[in-house]
Amino acid sequence: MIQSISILAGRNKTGKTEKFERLDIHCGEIIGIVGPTGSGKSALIEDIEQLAQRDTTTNRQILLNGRIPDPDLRYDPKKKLIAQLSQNMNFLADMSVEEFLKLHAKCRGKNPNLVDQVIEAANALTGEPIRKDMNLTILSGGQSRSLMVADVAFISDSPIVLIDEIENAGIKKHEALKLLSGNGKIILVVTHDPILALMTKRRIIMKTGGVEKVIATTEKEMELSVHLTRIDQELLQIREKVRHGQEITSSFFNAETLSPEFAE
Ligand SMILES: Nc1ncnc2c1ncn2[C@@H]1O[C@H](COP(=O)(O)OP(=O)(O)OP(=O)(O)O)[C@@H](O)[C@H]1O
Repeated sequence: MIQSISILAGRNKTGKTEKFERLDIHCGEIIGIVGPTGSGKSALIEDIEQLAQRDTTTNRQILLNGRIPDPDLRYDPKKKLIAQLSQNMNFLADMSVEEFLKLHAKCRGKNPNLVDQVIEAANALTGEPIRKDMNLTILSGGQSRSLMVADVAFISDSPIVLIDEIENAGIKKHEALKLLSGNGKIILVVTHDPILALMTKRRIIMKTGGVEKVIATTEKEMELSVHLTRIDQELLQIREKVRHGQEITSSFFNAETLSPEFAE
């Protein structure tokens, strides 16, 4: 049972020791990773993914439950505790959504009847419904991402989830994060998106390949995140309507989240 992961400081790109000693992240926590392009966000995620032991370019060390992890956890795919979701992931298998989910459930020792629940959860995250009989390869970016999120939540069931930028995927991010963070998982989310960044309790600020500081999210920032989520959901609905050739009706112009100058 994973209670915590700890990141022990390594070196930034200039070889300087990072500006923290040790960061403990506990189960049930969602933590953000922010910073400009090339600041080392993905490298930090990779260190966690590989359970780095001072053997990567950053020289960081990762502990599980305060201890050096068993080497099996690093190298045996069956024992992997960490699931990763990223923008660039796509399904390549030539099989239907149902076949894939059943097969995956079987591999993970889960009940194959979970399939309906997974598809239902995925459909709550995307505006374009996924059907069981669809081939995986025809899913859109938003459908693929939603299915991956639901799969990680119900089938992969890994205690640690690393998310590398899901913002542009056209899915309901807030709901996706809520779904994933159920059951006390540890979630690390790399993001340029203020909605996701401000939903987390703490965020790691990256600079020049190193951790610069860790900021606790304030109450005001959390309130802002809720407001931004409402705007985002309306934007998602408007985007779907425009994509499907529909007109934008007055209900959207009256929406309280939009600026007053657009209200009718
Ligand atoms: N501490 C470090 N020491 C040496 N090289 C590093 C370190 N951290 C990151 N790098 C290297 O710097 C490059 C950029 O890092 P990375 O891809 O992690 O940045 P990023 O913040 O994820 O960027 P983007 O937002 O563009 O995805 C990579 O080649 C990575 O291997």
